[in-house]
Amino acid sequence: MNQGLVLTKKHSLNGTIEVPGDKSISHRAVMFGAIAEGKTTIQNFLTGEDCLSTISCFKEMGVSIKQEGTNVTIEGKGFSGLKEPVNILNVGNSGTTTRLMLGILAGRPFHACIIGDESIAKRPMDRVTAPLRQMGAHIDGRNNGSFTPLSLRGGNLKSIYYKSPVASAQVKSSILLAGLQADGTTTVEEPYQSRDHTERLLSAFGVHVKKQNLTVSVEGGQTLKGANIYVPGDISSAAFFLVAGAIVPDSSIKLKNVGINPTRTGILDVLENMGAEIEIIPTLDSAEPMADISVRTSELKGTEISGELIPRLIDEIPIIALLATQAEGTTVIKDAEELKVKETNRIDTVVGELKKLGADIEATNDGMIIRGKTKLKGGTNVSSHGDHRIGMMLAIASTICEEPVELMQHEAVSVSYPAFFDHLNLLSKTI
Ligand SMILES: O=C(O)C1=C[C@@H](OP(=O)(O)O)[C@@H](O)[C@H](O)C1
Ligand SMILES: C=C(OP(=O)(O)O)C(=O)O
Repeated sequence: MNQGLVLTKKHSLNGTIEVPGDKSISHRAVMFGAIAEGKTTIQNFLTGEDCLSTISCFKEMGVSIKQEGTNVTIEGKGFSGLKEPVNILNVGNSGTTTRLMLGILAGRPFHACIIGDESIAKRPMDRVTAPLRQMGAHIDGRNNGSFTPLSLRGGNLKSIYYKSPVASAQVKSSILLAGLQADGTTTVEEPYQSRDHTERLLSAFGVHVKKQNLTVSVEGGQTLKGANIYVPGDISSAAFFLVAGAIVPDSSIKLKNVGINPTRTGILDVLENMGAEIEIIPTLDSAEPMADISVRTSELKGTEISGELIPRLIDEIPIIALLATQAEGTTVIKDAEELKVKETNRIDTVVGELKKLGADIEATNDGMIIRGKTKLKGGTNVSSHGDHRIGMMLAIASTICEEPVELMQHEAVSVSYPAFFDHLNLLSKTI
């Protein structure tokens, strides 16, 4: 087993950083470029492992993709340019790659096999394989197609009206991508609004997308046209330093060009509700809005997080739990069962690891309850359990622990934020 990383208390965090490109948008820009006709360029692409998995899967299907650092060029030849892969498509740790790619493959007239890592093998795929089968895709796999490894042969698809039981952008996107290859109009209805990057980016690729309240529809047979995409900074990555700036004494941090798509800004609402001193200055506006966001050390109070707010901050709940340990009073997080089917069961991993550091936190069926404000003691080992967001949350937690913390499986952060520890060091050195 690899050695743990020993992390110590920081007396302040100061400076300006630019967090890497948004993971959700980077995945989609590559996939849509691969199925579009003509050239697509991507700037500020996230070079995290998950997005590299997306590139490698589409290269396996014969798409010409050139990646040089954060610049990517794709020569798309439309849906029909995808070729039957000779090798198994390996999605690594990425749920987004698996589910969105399934939607694309559902309408391709060839066979493909999909595998991923140990964590992917535990994540439910029936939420997309069931509706894709309804549309006409032939899918098999472990436990009747509920888990990887999956094997699939695309079919002649028919459109559906799908009422999704979960507010999931991966489910919505998968069905819409299949819908583009189906006869007629495909509609997805969701219980709450999930992130809308697919809708925005499909429009940037020239597709007509119809949105009405909680439904999104596409007409089959539309062609995507190559586009030039600038990927904003990932608010889910920024969240770690927004919380760090609020809880570490004598801190002031500025994060440049962060994506502030309203379907993703739940973390900003929570910081404001809890009393954090943040400033949001809008910058450029491309297919997605962006802003420079500043935060300083703040007096915080507990809050309740539930309902339609949950999909707007689902990936930020681990770091919000840490924030809540430093707020006066009780924070209740509910309606967040989806946390159980992420890279780890994030209710269990957040509660278990933060308890080890001295937090007053308890798991519930659909979330957690955190009582603050507690001094975190540290002086122990913790583990990311191979989950990037748990690893980064624990690294930020170590900055306020009295005693050093040894973080096991720290390399998981490379899934979404390879420069995370460099940025943390940079902020702790700047005066
Ligand atoms: O569509 C996307 O890019 C994502 C959607 C969310 O998952 P669900 O769709 O499963 O909620 C999120 O947790 C994941 O990190 C990325
Ligand atoms: C859940 C996540 O990603 P994915 O579903 O793509 O693995 C995440 O990044 O927190």
